[in-house]
Amino acid sequence: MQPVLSIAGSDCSGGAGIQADLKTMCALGVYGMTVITAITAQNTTGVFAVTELTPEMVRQQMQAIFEDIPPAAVKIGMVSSAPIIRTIRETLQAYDAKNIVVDPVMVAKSGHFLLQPEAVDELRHLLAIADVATPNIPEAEALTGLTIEDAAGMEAAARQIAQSGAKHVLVKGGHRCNDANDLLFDGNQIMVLPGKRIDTKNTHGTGCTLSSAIASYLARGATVAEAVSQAKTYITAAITHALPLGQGAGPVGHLIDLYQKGKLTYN
Ligand SMILES: Nc1ncnc2c1ncn2[C@@H]1O[C@H](COP(=O)(O)OP(=O)(O)O)[C@@H](O)[C@H]1O
Ligand SMILES: Cc1ncc(COP(=O)(O)OP(=O)(O)O)c(N)n1
Repeated sequence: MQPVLSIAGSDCSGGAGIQADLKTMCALGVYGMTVITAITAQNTTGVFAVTELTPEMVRQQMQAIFEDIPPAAVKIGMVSSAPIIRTIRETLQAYDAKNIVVDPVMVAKSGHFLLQPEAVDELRHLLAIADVATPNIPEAEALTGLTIEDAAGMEAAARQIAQSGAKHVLVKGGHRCNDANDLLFDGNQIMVLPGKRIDTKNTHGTGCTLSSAIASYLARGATVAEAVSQAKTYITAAITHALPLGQGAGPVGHLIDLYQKGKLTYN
C-alpha cells in the first residue's frame, strides 16, 4: 500500500482539511499520514477560530515521517502563514519529496481567511516545487491579479501560475455558475475536465478532497493527466453522495461503502 502525506489544517467537523484528506486516501486504497499545520474550530456554517502550530513543530512532524516512511505523494492544503510555508518548502526540498500537489487554500467557502494575506508571496515560492497546483477561481485571481469570468480567463490564469514553476496547473471551476469544468495546463497543452454542475449546497471539502485524490492516484502510479481525470470522477461522485449534515454546507460523501461493494472502481 502506497503511503501518502497530507500537510494541512484540522477541520474538527470532519468535512475539509486533514479529515477530508484521510477519508479520501482511505477510500482510494492508499496509506494516509498527516502533518498538521493548524487547528481550526469550524463546522458546516463557518470557521470560528484558528490556532497555528509552530514552524518547528511542523518541521519535526515532517522529519518524523520522511525519516521513516517516505511518502509516494504529498498533498499540501491549509498552510496559514509565511514561516510555516517556508519550513514546508525547505523540508520537502531537503527530502527530495515526490509527487507534490499544492492546493493553495486561501479562503473557506464560508468566507473565513485561512491564509494570512502577507503569506501569498511565500505561497508562490511553494508553488514553484509543485508537480500539480490546484487553485480555485478566487485563488487563481489572487495569485495572478486577473479577473476570471470564463474558460479563457481560467486558461490565462493557468498559464501565468505555471510561470511560478508549477509543472501542472489545474484551475478548478467549482465557483462558476453554469458548469463545473476544470482546466489543466501541463506547460504545453490545455486539457478540459468537463463537469456538470450538481445542484447542492453540500460542498464542504470539495477542494481538499480533489487534491488528496490527485495525490492518491499519483502514488498509485498514475500520470498527472490520469490522476487529475480519476480524481475528477471521484469528487463528482463524492458531491453526488454529499451528506445533508449540519445547518450549513454539508460535507461531500467519501463513498467508502460503494468502493468496498465494488460498485465503483479505483481505475
Ligand atoms: N456544485 C458542483 N457540481 C459539480 N462539481 C463541483 C461543484 N462544486 C465544485 N465542484 C468540483 O469540485 C472540485 C473542487 O472545486 P472547487 O469547489 O472550485 O474548489 P474549492 O473547494 O477549493 O473552492 C472541482 O473539480 C469542481 O469542478
Ligand atoms: C482546515 C481547512 N482546510 C481547508 C479548508 C478549505 O476547504 P475546501 O475544500 O477548499 O473548501 P471548503 O470546505 O471551504 O468548502 C477548510 N475549510 N478547512
